[in-house]
Amino acid sequence: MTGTQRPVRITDTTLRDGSHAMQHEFTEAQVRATVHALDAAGVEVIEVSHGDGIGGSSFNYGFSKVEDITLVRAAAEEASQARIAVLLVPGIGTMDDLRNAREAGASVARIATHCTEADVSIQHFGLARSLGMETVGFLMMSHRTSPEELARQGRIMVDAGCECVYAVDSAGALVLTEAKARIAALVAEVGREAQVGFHGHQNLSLGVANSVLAFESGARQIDGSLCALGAGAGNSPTEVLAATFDHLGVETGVDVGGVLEAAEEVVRPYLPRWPKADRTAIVQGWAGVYSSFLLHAEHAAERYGVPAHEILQRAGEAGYVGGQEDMLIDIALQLSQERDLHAVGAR
Ligand SMILES: CC[C@H](O)CC(=O)C(=O)O
Ligand SMILES: [Mn+2]
Repeated sequence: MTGTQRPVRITDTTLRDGSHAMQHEFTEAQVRATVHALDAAGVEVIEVSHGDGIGGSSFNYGFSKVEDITLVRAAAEEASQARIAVLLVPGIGTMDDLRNAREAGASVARIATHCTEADVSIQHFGLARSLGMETVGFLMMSHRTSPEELARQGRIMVDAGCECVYAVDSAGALVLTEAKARIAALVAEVGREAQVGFHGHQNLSLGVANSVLAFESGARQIDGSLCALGAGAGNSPTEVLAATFDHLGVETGVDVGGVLEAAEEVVRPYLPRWPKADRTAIVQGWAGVYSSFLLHAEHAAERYGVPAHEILQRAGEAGYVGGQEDMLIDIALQLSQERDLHAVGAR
């Protein structure tokens, strides 16, 4: 089994999940400075991609300022010990995107699917392994299925060549025992052949607590972002994870002072806004809405003059998943029509 030999390996996703919060506008200089600081602080895996994975730059998801491949290459040049990971969502990114990322220096492939659709990842794990990459499976929106079903999906990924299966709390909706149960089920199903990981979001401010419980339930890989830079209320902050695991005596190999400095001196100056659990983000956790819908909902809200949190609430009720960003515009339009009808009725 490959993966980490440490009790916990922190994968930093500032330069991938943070891309959502940056509206995919990372510059090469920002990527280089962030990788340099994370690498010096001992972070072993750094993810770099468009927020929706390599190949995500598009009208639907938002265009990247700088091409993925340019950023991956810059990250790989900058890292001395860290490995560069890319995220790929089958159907958004292609097999060629993965080949190009490998050629640019990425050595970890994280293949992401909806939590009940692991079967679409099979050929991508095959390709990643044949390219000599470490493989990670990302089961997104894992609150939307039971621990038992999540474990069955993890089994599909592992049988396809995945070396670590993540329970991904895309909506920041899992509350403590719910996160624990999913990790425990995955460990029971695949733990002899593969590692298990956890990716948290802070919409209900539980990313770090869920990560500690995930570790206690057998997870060995945990995701974080500097300054929490990520979709929704952001991810579990890497610097808080490092300090918390250090406090618990759990070795991560990360220098706490180093990631505190990286957060404060490198990332904070370029933050468009500090990710936080405000009303809109809390509704995402509460209603179980994909975190990356936040800015799409805010833009639709501004355009149609309706509240973003109401758009997200309805997206949660409708059960929309990644790829259905355009439905937020539909909801906004519907809310504005309802408002106009209400105003006419009130006259
Ligand atoms: C595919 C994009 C998405 O942001 C992946 C992820 O980080 C999540 O589902 O939380
Ligand atoms: Mn995420």
